[in-house]
Amino acid sequence: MSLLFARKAFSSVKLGHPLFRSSRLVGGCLPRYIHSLPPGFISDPKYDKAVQLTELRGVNITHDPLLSKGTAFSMDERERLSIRGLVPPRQQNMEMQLKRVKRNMAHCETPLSKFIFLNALQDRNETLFYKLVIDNIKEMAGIIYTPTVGLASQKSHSIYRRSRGMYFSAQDRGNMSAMVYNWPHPDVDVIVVTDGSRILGLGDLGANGMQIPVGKLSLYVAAGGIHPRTVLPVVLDVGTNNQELLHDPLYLGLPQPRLKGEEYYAMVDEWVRAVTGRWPNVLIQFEDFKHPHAYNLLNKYRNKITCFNDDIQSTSTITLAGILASLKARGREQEDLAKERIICVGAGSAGVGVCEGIIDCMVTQGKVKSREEAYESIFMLDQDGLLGNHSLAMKDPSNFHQSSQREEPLDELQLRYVKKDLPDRLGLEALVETVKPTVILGLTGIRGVFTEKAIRTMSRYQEKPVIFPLSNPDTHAECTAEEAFEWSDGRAIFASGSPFENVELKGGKIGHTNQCNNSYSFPVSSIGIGLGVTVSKASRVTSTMFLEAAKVIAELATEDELKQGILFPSVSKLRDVSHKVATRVCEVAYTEGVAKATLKEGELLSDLVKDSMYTPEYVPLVHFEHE
Ligand SMILES: NC(=O)C1=CN([C@@H]2O[C@H](COP(=O)(O)OP(=O)(O)OC[C@H]3O[C@@H](n4cnc5c(N)ncnc54)[C@H](OP(=O)(O)O)[C@@H]3O)[C@@H](O)[C@H]2O)C=CC1
Ligand SMILES: CC(=O)C(=O)O
Ligand SMILES: [Mg+2]
Repeated sequence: MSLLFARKAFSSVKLGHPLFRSSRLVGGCLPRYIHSLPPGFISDPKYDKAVQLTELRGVNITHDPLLSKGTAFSMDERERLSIRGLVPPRQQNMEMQLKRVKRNMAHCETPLSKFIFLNALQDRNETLFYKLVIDNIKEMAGIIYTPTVGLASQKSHSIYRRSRGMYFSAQDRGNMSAMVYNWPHPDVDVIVVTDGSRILGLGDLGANGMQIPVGKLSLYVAAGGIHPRTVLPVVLDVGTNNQELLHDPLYLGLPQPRLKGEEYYAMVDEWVRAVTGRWPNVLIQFEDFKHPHAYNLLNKYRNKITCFNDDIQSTSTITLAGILASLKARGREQEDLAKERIICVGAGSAGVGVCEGIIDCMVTQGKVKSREEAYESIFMLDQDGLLGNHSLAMKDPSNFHQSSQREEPLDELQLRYVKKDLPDRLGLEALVETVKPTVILGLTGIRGVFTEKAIRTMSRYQEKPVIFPLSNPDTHAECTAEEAFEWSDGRAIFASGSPFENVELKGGKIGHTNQCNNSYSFPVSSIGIGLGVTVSKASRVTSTMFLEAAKVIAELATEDELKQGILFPSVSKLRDVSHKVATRVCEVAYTEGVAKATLKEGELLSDLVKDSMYTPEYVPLVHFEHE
């Protein structure tokens, strides 16, 4: 298929090329001539590889985490860039630097102290930080991302050292289109933005939520190969309703209640206009926005700008992939998805997002007569129990507050899951007995929601019950891995949002755990999608991209792995998998006509993705001056 082919759009521009002496440099914005090179990089035959251009010298280089090499600057660079004497005399390579970093990190006794240590490294030398993270991804991801990032978010105002990313607060209204120019890097490809209203399963953490965009984007770089110079973590500080934070003098966000209604949406809108005004092609990932803002914002912007909601859409991709892979693990056909009986506990953004993705897949498989029929396979609960007739009655606001623990009546999307023929408000245990589910999903943020009785009952009816407690961090998972395996007599197919160790079962067997998380699982879903969207310069993120990504991911585990209950490929394949998902997403972008990157005959699309992926290595630094 010709769409699979592309050729490098631009030939290499050499240092000294007239374009680099043109007035276009005066604004500090280096043009990106070569598809596969990040901004500010050019290829130069003298070095036989890419070199990085910089206007800076001396401490402005050694103190810049994106340029600094610590002790690894060559003698030649020290001379040319006025670094001589500013770093210790002995030049050391990255391998030696990694030895020192690992030895120092081994002295950190708690996950939080490791988090702070890694943060400091990232703030000194991003190349070394990413090398460490990529080479030790399993251990490091659990620190820079969930579960430790949850604790770091709760304590963010206490452990604050140096800021990363940008904060836009309610006080900045009217100034945002100017503020975006305070960001020092001219090219931004991906923004992860949160309003801090529902951070993992930890609730409203206000401006402390910044750790989530920072952590997610670090994984984008490490696992997805997006260049660190082109990512921007953002908090929209609309206030917080977290009383503890409001009363803590160390809290760093606006000490005021959250904006509501039109004021809230107007502020988000001003921010969207500001960032897309400066970076028209930027991909915006909405993250950890509480229901109903999450869906409202997605619906408002999905057809206007390049954006998606991670909790709604990528969670759906990875969970669908896990369920499809589990079908194979249970000796069934993936096309039989519509025969599954799925209980989803949690009817918020993530729960509904995941289930809509499952329904999309059932419909495309063509085994249901209508979308309505597909909904019959899914049973959704919220705090009140099964979404039943009472949910419909609550559309009338006068019925609402007496009869529900919910803050607001169900919306149109949630109402699609209402089961009129089952007893109203059925609790989980009774529902399991009634529908005998094959799969149970937890997206509530509440530990203990998957009770022993519910899991034991499910396991009576299923040889291999599929149990996915997906809430984060691990302390908020609906049950632990030990519980799932114990209550299912070791037969569970288990996946959780945060990592759990494998469980030793009776008879020396191992209960394999899987991590099913929108950003970090093997493989990654949002990251592969983000990479594909960025490389193809897609103007929209389409639902087909999420569905196709799920299908790619579901095919990756081997037969042998599936037999053992391993649903996703091994950690060592992480970047390969991001590459595969991104390539498929690029194909979808071209097929659906939303890709804007210029393609020519002659090069495989997969090569284009591979060439675009950042690898942390020190490249020669070359000084240039404006004319
Ligand atoms: N693994 C992954 O990749 C991801 C995991 N998640 C996790 O999903 C969780 C929910 O996120 P999100 O949907 O955005 O949050 P929301 O706040 O939008 O929704 C939470 C839902 O859980 C329900 N709920 C709360 N307590 C209970 C209970 N005891 N029994 C049944 N239902 C309950 C709520 O019901 P009610 O409306 O009645 O209050 C609501 O429907 C978070 O913990 C998050 O970490 C989210 C995204 C990705
Ligand atoms: C994983 C994730 O995005 C969440 O828990 O919100
Ligand atoms: Mg999230």
